Amino acid sequence: MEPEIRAEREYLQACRAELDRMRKEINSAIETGMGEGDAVDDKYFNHVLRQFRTEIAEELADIDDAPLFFGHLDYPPGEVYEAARGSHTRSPEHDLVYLGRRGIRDDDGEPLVIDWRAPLARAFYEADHDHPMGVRVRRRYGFDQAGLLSAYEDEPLDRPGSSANRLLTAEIERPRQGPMRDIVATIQPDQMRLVRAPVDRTLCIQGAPGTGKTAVGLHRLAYLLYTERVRLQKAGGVAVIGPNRSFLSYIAGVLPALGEVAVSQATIDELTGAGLPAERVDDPRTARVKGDVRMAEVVRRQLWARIRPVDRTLEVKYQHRTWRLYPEDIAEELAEILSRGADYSAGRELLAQRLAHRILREMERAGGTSATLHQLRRNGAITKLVREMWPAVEPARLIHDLLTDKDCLAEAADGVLTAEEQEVLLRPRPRSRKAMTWSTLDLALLDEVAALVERPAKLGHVVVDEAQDLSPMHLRAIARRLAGACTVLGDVAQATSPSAVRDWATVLTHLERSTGRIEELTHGYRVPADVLDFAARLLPHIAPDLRSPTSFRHSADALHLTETAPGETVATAVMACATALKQEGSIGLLAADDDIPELHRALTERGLDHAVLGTDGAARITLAPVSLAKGLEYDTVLVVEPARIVAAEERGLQRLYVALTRAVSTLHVLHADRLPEPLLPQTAAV
Ligand SMILES: Nc1ncnc2c1ncn2[C@@H]1O[C@H](COP(=O)(O)OP(=O)(O)OP(=O)(O)O)[C@@H](O)[C@H]1O
Repeated sequence: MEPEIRAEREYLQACRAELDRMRKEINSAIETGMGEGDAVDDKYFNHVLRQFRTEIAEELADIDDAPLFFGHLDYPPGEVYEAARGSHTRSPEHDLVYLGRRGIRDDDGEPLVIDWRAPLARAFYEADHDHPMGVRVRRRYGFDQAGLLSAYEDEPLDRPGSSANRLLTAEIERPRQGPMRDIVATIQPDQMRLVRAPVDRTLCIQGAPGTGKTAVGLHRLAYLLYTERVRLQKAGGVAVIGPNRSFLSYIAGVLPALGEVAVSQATIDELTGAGLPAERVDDPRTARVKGDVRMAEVVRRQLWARIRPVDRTLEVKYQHRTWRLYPEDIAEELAEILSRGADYSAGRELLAQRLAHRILREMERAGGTSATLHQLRRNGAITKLVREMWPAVEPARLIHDLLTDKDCLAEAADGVLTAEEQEVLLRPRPRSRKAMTWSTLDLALLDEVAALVERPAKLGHVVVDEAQDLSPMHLRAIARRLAGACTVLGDVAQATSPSAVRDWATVLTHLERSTGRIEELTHGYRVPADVLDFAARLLPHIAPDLRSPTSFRHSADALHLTETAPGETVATAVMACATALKQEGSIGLLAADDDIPELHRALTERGLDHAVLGTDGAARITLAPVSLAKGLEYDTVLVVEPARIVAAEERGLQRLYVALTRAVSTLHVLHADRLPEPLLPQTAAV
């Protein structure tokens, strides 16, 4: 074995031993309660200390499989450390800075590995021949299948020479299997600039498929937690919002691998739906109206219309006397509260409070009383009157009435929606309210009501992925939870939802972050160039303003178009899956949602183990309905009958663009039906 490799492996061993020591120390401090005080006053301090230690223990867990460092920077001696110690990193020849997913220190607090997010790590990502940033050599390590350090590659930065990128290319081009992994070892400068943007800057990142938007968003969260952890936690923590559960489970491992365990992940429907599932699909006309921002006004009116003045006298009995408030007094209190613009539930509470206060004043004026405001606030007559005037609201009931009761909708939407728009919103009343099914846009309406009743909890920073599909009403649901900035990721060419906002400036306006920056990533790391060029034939039809993306990957033989005899496509697809199994990597079989059952049967009959996306289970072959495929990738992708994918929905070409851009190594397009027109002109040339 090359002595240099041996030395690096030994250093890796030493780092692992120190990591074990750090883990043992923290676990024993938790067990013994080291440093905790006994006094009652110490309770809070002890709690915080324990919480802090538990977090560190969690961060240090779970990294046994990942290499502890992925590269180092070689500086002249004395450039980084104050004095040479004769150690591996500080010697008379050089100062070495090792970079890893987490920082590791030895017993004396000496840094052995620097966290990739630390200021010292910047040069690893940004230094080049023109700006070496004091670095003489950048080294990258390669690891074999078993995770053993097996190679390294040096890139001298202090003198002209070719820039080495064999290991970098190998890492980017490695076949994919399983869920998404972190990219700390290979983040590119244009991506890193976005990862490290200041915490209070809202970013909206437009990027072609595979340009690393999701990766950038997740690494940005990890970076922000490193630099601003306390501030973000105090502001409510951080969250990732994605389109569906399949996507969230695909990305679920990335942040924990970077030591970040306290990040919540939710689908947009989980955020808005309070546990109700989105089982219904709105037709495009309905969706366009329901997702429109004017619905916020309709819902607001519908809610506040429930508040009605009463034309009766309030009579409060207290210690054998009756105290009265007349309708005009009550109306005065109501008007005062309404003019303050309080939340619905706060206003309700305030009404009870003010009525009680007024009665109390009457009592005092009549010669004093032993009654208290608190007692009167709970008086049965006051509570009953408030319930009548300012009824408690159940969002699901309110939206149920709005969408199924013509008069109710007409009253709330008068002057806001046209008669035709109201018409498309209405649907037949279900047998019972419980039988009502909800669409993703219905859930956004529910959230709008819930937020008018009571403001939702805030979040310190939110990453919103696949944001090109969100309607204004969805964006409002996110906006009202934002305590700080957010990172919005998406690609307008992949927008399939009829209610989506079509441009990023408007997205930022709905998020109430109109000063946010719109950035673009154009360099693709997933899809081979030939495949990307093929898919880009759709761009003039789906997003004419977007530039065609370029690809980092130029693998030969990446694109296969196969025309089958009518009725033979399914069998051909199954055969292609069996062939693909002979090679490394994951396989995604993508088809129109309606075609999934037939493919499932055919794969089962052939005895090919597979998982159906959207249900539990994992296998090398994933059978994926195209409606769930956004954001995912497979090493080999088979797209079955593009024309059927296009025909299945209004924005079918966009859906097809998503399907064609999931492949990392190879794309097979299988069809008996004629290919959709926009894909045709160059077909012969492929
Ligand atoms: N700098 C990088 N080094 C290595 N791999 C990278 C890099 N950037 C992106 N990738 C990889 O490229 C693939 C695509 O990245 P990602 O899913 O983040 O792209 P995306 O822009 O969100 O794509 P889509 O629009 O399809 O959702 C992932 O496997 C990711 O790990």
